[in-house]
Amino acid sequence: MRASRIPGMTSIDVRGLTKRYGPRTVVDDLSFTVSAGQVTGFLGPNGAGKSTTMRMIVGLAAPSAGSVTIAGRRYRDLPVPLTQVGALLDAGAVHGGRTAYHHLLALAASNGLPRRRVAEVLVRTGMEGVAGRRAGEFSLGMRQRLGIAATLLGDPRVLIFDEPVNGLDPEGIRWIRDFMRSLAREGRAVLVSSHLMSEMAQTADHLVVIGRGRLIADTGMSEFMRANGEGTVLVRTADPAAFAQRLSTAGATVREGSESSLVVSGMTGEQIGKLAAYHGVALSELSPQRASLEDVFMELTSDSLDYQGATA
Ligand SMILES: Nc1ncnc2c1ncn2[C@@H]1O[C@H](COP(=O)(O)OP(=O)(O)OP(=O)(O)O)[C@@H](O)[C@H]1O
Repeated sequence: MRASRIPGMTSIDVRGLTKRYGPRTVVDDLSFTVSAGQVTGFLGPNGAGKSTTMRMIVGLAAPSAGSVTIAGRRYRDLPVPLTQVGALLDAGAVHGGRTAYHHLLALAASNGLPRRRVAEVLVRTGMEGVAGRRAGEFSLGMRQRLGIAATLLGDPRVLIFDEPVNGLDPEGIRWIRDFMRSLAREGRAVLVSSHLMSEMAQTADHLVVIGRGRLIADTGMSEFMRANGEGTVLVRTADPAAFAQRLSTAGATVREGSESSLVVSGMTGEQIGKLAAYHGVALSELSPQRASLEDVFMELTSDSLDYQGATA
């Protein structure tokens, strides 16, 4: 018993979780929590053990050691699991010959969920118009939506998505990103995996980074940004030399970017904007450079990539 843990606040609790396949330890003493009302990004290079961890959370693989609980209970002790946790682990796993409606209806029926939920989740995911079409005819984006609709059938407080934007076009990516944010706003806990930092930067509130099955970072997104991604801000203005002088005087480090832009570090975009306003300088661009986050992630996980290369 942990007296400090407030019931309902921590939705997934992973403790010392370990998975061995023969001599290989693919998840190694992993501990982290996933909180309600947040999108938690689960990041790691390919093969880091994200899918295996997610499979253990929902009881599809047995831990070699350690434990996972959802709202304080092990998955197998949940009376109607779909009402507690929805998981999209493999979007391809849809019966192609069934219509979207019948796919969802079969799932609802086999889990003892009311029929009306089918119509509700179809509306929620914007799929009413295609409910009568066979899933086999769907684009990847629509199959993903159908998979997400299925996770919502039991109206669970905890949602788990494994690489949901993989292979989607920008519109599909944006839809999923917005959808996850809206689920978190409703107070649900959302755990979403990715091997790309850039996908998380705009989606996640919290980050859990793993490599070689081990925890590398467990941190708030903004904290992570401040510590690692502070990087640079790209600035464009009619007289870059004069503004560069102002920036340097204010304590920033400035270098010349492409096409007469300025690459500024040591000041936030907001501070630069205020400085420009103070001196009456018009800026035509002021953009924080997030690319460095991807670099930080690569740097963080480079050991695990080396390991992968060596064993491949
Ligand atoms: N059933 C299994 N038997 C043996 N090894 C397995 C099994 N399932 C996964 N692995 C191995 O465990 C490691 C972690 O795989 P996992 O799929 O969890 O990683 P991941 O981080 O989700 O990566 P990806 O994004 O590529 O799926 C991989 O090296 C994989 O080959």
